[in-house]
Amino acid sequence: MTVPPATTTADRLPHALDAAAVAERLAGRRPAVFLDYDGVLTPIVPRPEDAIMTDDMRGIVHALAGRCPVCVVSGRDRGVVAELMGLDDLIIAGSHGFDIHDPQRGVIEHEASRGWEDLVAEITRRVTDGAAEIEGTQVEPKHASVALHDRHVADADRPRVEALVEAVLAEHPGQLRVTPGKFVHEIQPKIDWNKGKAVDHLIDVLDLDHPDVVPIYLGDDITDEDAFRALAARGGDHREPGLGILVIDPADAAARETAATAVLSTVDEVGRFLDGLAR
Ligand SMILES: O=P(O)(O)OC[C@H]1O[C@H](O[C@H]2O[C@H](CO)[C@@H](O)[C@H](O)[C@H]2O)[C@H](O)[C@@H](O)[C@@H]1O
Repeated sequence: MTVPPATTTADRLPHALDAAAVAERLAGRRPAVFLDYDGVLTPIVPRPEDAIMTDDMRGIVHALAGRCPVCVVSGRDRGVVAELMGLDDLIIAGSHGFDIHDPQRGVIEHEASRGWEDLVAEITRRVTDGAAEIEGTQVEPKHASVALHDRHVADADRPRVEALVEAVLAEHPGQLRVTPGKFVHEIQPKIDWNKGKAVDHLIDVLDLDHPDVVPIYLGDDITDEDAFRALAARGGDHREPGLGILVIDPADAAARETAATAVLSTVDEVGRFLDGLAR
């Protein structure tokens, strides 16, 4: 039986910029860095299309990628995240890890790469039609899911959004799941694949499973917990686990149960942490 990694609330975790545990784990080892996008490399903003990475962060990520493996693991479509980052030479696992591409190797196939395309096309049409009736919604079609944003929906209309999501699920019994997010209902095929599985797969494909490599994952969302758990589970048999770094506002930390190892509070702190790794 696999024992799930221990979790704690984020307010009990050390800060990654001054955590001895983080520095000790990295001493004499090579990092391999996995980065979530929204809320980590850019602050959360009202409109998804406005989450453009700053020149400073672009420079830091570019410099880091010159020193160690860097992969972006995002809920966004990989083309969209590459454009928002202004970088086209990174490995990106887009659409919550379903769509993995390496500029050198091309598309990286995995056990959940295919088989759901017709279902996603159908629910994307259905959600787009349904959302057209609800003011303030925004539909984001993606490679392996459809995101229904409701940040700008009036409270009185929120039950209509919930009802649309429920209706779509009911039309495809047992075939779909809703992935949690910030003011977004992300409807995906119900397949056992997630950001954690994508990170494990990348560690194998990129040949990073070595004692002198420390995989580090930075994320903020509930979906990033799959990656934190995957890295925590890599420990054992004389092997150190990877490092999960949760980016969270300290005001929210006591309420967040997490499998991460340390925290950062802001996107600026993410920049400082990555800049430190890049030197
Ligand atoms: O896995 P990530 O790279 O963190 O992507 C998660 C979702 O991020 C985006 O939506 C969220 O950020 C937007 C911009 O700050 C914000 O307006 C929205 O309310 C948030 O839900 C993106 O649009 C989604 O597709 C991603 O799944």
